[in-house]
Amino acid sequence: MNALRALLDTGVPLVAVSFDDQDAERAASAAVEARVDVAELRVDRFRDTATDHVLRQVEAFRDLPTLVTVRSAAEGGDWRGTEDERLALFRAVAPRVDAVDVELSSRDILDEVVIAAHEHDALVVVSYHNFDHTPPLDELRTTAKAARAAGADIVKISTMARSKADLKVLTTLLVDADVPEMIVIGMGATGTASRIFFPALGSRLTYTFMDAQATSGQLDFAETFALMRRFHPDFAERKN
Ligand SMILES: O=C1C[C@@](O)(C(=O)O)C[C@@H](O)[C@@H]1O
Repeated sequence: MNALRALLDTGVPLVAVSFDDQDAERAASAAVEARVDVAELRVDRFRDTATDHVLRQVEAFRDLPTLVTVRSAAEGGDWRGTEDERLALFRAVAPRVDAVDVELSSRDILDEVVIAAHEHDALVVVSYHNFDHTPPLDELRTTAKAARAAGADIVKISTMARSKADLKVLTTLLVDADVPEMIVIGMGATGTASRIFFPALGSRLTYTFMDAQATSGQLDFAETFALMRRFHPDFAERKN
C-alpha cells in the first residue's frame, strides 16, 4: 500500500517538510525523529540531478512517505534542465516514491508523468503556483478542474495572498471544491494563516521547512507542528 495514501485515508491533516540534497541521511533521520508526515524532495534544488544521485537521496528518506518535486522555472522552481531530462527523472523515481508533483503548465510532460506515476501506484499532485497574485475565483476553479482532468489525485493551488480578499478567494475555492482532494496555500505573510487553518477546511497537506525557508510565509516545522496540535485535535491525537 502506498504509505502516503494510507495517511491521507485517515483524513487527518498532514505536515510536509521540503528537503534539498544536503546531508540527506542526517536530514531524513531528523525528520523521522520529529515525526514529519511527508518528505518533499525538491529535486530542482539539488546540487546534483544525476539519476543515481537523486535515487540515493530518495533511498535516504525510505522511512517516510516521499513526494518528489522537480519544479519548473516557469513556476518559481530552480530546474534548469530540459523537459526530456525532467521526465526521465520522474520516470526513474516513480517506482520508489509515494507521490510526484508536476505543474499543470508542464504540458509537454504532464501526461507522461501521470502515466509513469500511476503505473507504479504513486500519487500525482498536479499543481499551480502564482508567486505574483491570487487570480479570480473562476479562473482558479477552471485551473483546479483542468488539473483534475489531467489525472491529479490531489490538486494543489498555491498563490500569493496579498489581502483578505485573496484569502477569501482561496477559502471559497477550498470549501466549494468540486474536485475531491485539494491542497490550497496562500503564500506571503498574509497567507501564513492559511498554512495552519486551511487544513481545518480540508486542505490535505501543509508545507514547512527544517533548515531554510522555501517560500515566503512558510512557518518552520516546530512551530507548524505545535500550532497544528493546538488547532487540530485529530492531528494532536495522532501525534500523541
Ligand atoms: O508548492 C509547494 C508549496 C510551497 O511553495 C509553499 O509555499 O509552501 C513549498 C513548495 O516546496 C511546495 O512544492
